[in-house]
Order: sequence, then structure tokens, then C-alpha cells
Amino acid sequence: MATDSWAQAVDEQEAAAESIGGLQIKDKPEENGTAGTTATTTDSGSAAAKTETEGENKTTDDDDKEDKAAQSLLNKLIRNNLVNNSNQVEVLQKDPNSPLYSVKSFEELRLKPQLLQGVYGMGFNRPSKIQETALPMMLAGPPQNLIAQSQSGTGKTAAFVLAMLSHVDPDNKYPQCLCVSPTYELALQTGKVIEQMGKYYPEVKLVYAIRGNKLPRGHKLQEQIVIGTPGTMLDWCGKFRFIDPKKIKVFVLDEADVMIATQGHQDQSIRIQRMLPQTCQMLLFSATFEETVWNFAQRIVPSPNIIKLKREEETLDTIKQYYVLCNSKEEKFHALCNIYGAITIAQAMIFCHTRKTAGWLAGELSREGHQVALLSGEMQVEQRAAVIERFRDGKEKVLVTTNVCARGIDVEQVSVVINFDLPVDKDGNPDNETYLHRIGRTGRFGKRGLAINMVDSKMSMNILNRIQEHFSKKIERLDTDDLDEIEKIAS
Ligand SMILES: Nc1ncnc2c1ncn2[C@@H]1O[C@H](COP(=O)(O)OP(=O)(O)OP(=O)(O)O)[C@@H](O)[C@H]1O
Repeated sequence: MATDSWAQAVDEQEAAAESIGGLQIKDKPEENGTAGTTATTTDSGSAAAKTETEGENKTTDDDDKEDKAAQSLLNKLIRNNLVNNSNQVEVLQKDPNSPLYSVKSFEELRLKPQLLQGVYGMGFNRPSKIQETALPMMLAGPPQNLIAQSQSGTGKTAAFVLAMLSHVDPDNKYPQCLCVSPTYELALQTGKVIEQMGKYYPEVKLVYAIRGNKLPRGHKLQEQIVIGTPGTMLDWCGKFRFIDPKKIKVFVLDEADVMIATQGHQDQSIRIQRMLPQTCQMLLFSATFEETVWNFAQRIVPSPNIIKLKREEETLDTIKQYYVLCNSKEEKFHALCNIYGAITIAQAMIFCHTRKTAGWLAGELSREGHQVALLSGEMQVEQRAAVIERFRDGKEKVLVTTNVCARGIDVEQVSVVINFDLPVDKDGNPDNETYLHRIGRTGRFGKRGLAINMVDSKMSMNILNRIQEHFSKKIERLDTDDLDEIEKIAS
């Protein structure tokens, strides 16, 4: 292998990304620089660290392109439960004649007692839909390869973490499982799950292969699980030989769709995979499955079993939708105050079209005594993560955000959504998909929700009418000067 040329290419790719400033890993043993153990806590995604892919991640304008890694991280942070999904899992087996096992309980998996304790300790009572099928497949012998696709929040991470923890031999003090994630923050999030699930299995150790975690030359890792980003992982396997890739039993590639959206990561992941033995179990996970992801998946995972869980469609059936007629943003703010004065709103998300409006509105609301969080495009991903974490923990009751910032973020826990500005696309047409995603709920279990749209011009009335037509759902007018009327909408 032309070691120098690929190593140089990796260096160049990584040099292109800004280094992680302020990267802090608690309890980091000085002598070897590893990131501690399964019982060690690390700074969360909100740590003051810059992403490896900062070039792509930086949002400089509300109209900037979507940032998949940031969205994925923010989604993880805002959610602390499984998403509802009543669709059936589709399974495509490598060998269609072999029986297909699916489990309804964690006991059926015959997990090590320490792991079963870890699973229950996390509050999991039974496997999620995707876990029912994926877990028996991943734990069966001989090892089977798997490509799994399901939306964020369906239990993929927990599934592959359990598989990794089940496969390691704690007596062997060398890396046996590699897990690559697209960014430093996503790697830390997965690391946290490994730490939680492995809480009662302290013999298994974990180390982070991320930029900034420098090890001395000639160091041989003793940790059984290595989680990191593709560039550093590749260096550690190849250039520095901290890891012997030939001893790897499980290779996990997480967030494949985010991975391929980041330049360089696809090639680096493939190079890592090429160093692994034929017997190594290859597992790939993705929230979406467009053709590019599929092509990548096939290059990384030979002879796979494939599991897919279709995203459950959001509907407006359980949502009460209203609109309020105003003449200016000040009037819209006044209407908002009237609504707040009349009904109790546990937590609300308010969407604005521009950063400027969002900033202004957040200021006005906090002057009125509301606990407001502001999510806006110029924030670094870690700042946004911190804002979302605080909101999720109920420290703030109102989250004001711009459209781009909140795109792709799940707002399931929020029962009131206010479109201070209606969602429109670049050409000024109604953005129906965003409207549905913001306020829609999935399936039969979806909690009832309330959506209030602020209309302040003929143009926005036209947008509202087109949204009504598109969904064939009437949006009722609400008179915010009539307190009795407002009270009724909450009942
Ligand atoms: N069997 C289970 N029972 C209850 N909760 C679960 C179960 N499996 C996972 N969870 C929880 O559901 C949430 C989503 O799970 P997980 O992060 O594994 O999903 P995911 O598909 O990997 O989503 P993402 O891609 O956003 O990470 C987490 O808070 C996790 O702790």
C-alpha cells in the first residue's frame, strides 16, 4: 500500500478543516492521552469545541445550505424518547432461506447480565421496532453484515452500541470494535450511549479517535472500543498503527447519509474498511436512503442484510390550526402577548423568517418577562446545542428560531407552534413540507397540538390560503382581542 500518499492526502484533508480548539476530555490520562473508560464522562456535544467539518457547518446566513451534521446532533439533543412509528419493518435477507428472528424482549437476546442491567438502567423496557429485527441479526453467529435505515430517533444507536458491547471480549486488551461518526460531537453522543449502556460492564473501555486526542508514537491502544471520526480513525489504523485493524471484529459506520455529505469522509471510511479482515462484521446505519447513500453502503458492506423502516407520515389531523390577522410585526407581537395572557402554554416554538425578526421578537418577549431561548443562524453548532438542551430541559419556555435553523429539528415535545412568519421557499411560494414538519404529528399516538399562524399582509394571506388548499384543511381565524375566544382554543 502506498502509505505515504494516502497519509498525506488525509493530512491535507484534515488540515483543510480547522483544528478543534478548546477540546477537553475530562479524566484524560496524561500518559497516553486516551479518553477514559466506559465509566468516564466526557464533555457533551455542547462542549466548547469546533466541529471537524466546521467549514461546512458554519451557518453564515439564514438562507445557507442545510447542515446535516448539525441537524442530526440537534435532533439527538432535543429528543429523549423513541419516535412513534407504526409502519412495518422491511427486511431483505442475504439468505432468504434462513429463518428470520425477531424478538419482543431483551431477555430473548441472551445478553450478558451486565448489559441487560445497562439496558434496563437506561429505562428501556422492550426493543424498539428496528431493534426487534436488527438485534438478533447483529448478535447471531456467524457474524452477519447489516445495512439499516430508519429515521432519527428509532433506536439505531442503542442497537449497534448493544451489538458492539456484546461482541467485545473484555479480557483482550486491544481494539475490537470501531465506530465512525461524521463529526466530533456525534462521536461524543454515541460515546455517551456506550458509557451508559456499559455502566455495569466496566472492564470494557472506550477511547475517542478524534482530532486533538494526541497519542505518543508507538502507543498501542488497550481499549476494546474505538469511536471517532474517519480521518483520525484512518490515521490511527494506518499511519500511526495505534490500532491493529486485523483484530477488529465489528465495524460500525453511523449516520452514513451525513457522512457522505462531508467531503473526504466517504473515501476515508472506505480506506478504513479495506484494512479490516473479511470476517469483520460490517454495520451501516442511515436515517435516509437516497441513491448516493445506497451506493456508498454497498461499497462498505458486502453481502448485507437490509432493514428499512419507513418514516411515518406526519399529519395535521390532531392539530388545531388558527390564523391571526395583523398589520405589522408589532401587532403580531401584541397578538402573541394576548394569547399568552389567555392560555397556559407549557412550551412553544416560534418561527420567524429572518434572524433580525427572531432577535427582535426574543428581545420583546423577554422584556415581557418570558423565559426565551433564541436559536439563530450565526450561532456555532455547540451554542445551538446548548440552547436546545436548555429548552428541552424546560429551562426556557419559548424557543424563537429562524426557519433554516430549525429545519429538520423534531419538535415533538412542543405542543404549541407559532408561525410568526409563514414558511416560504426561496421563490416566495408556500413551503408546505416545512409547514407540515413543523406542526404535524405522527400517527395515532400523536399528542394534540396547536398551531397559530400570523398573517400580516395580502401576500401572507395568499400563502396561508394556498397552505389550506394544499392540505385540504381549514385554518380558522382567531380574534386575539377576544380573550374568551382564545381560551376556547386551549380546551
Ligand atoms: N428500546 C428502547 N426503549 C426505550 N427507549 C429507547 C429504546 N431504544 C432507544 N431508546 C431511546 O430513544 C431515543 C432514540 O434512540 P437512538 O438514539 O438509539 O435512535 P437513533 O435511530 O440512533 O436516532 P439518531 O439517529 O437521532 O441517533 C434515545 O433517547 C434512546 O435512549
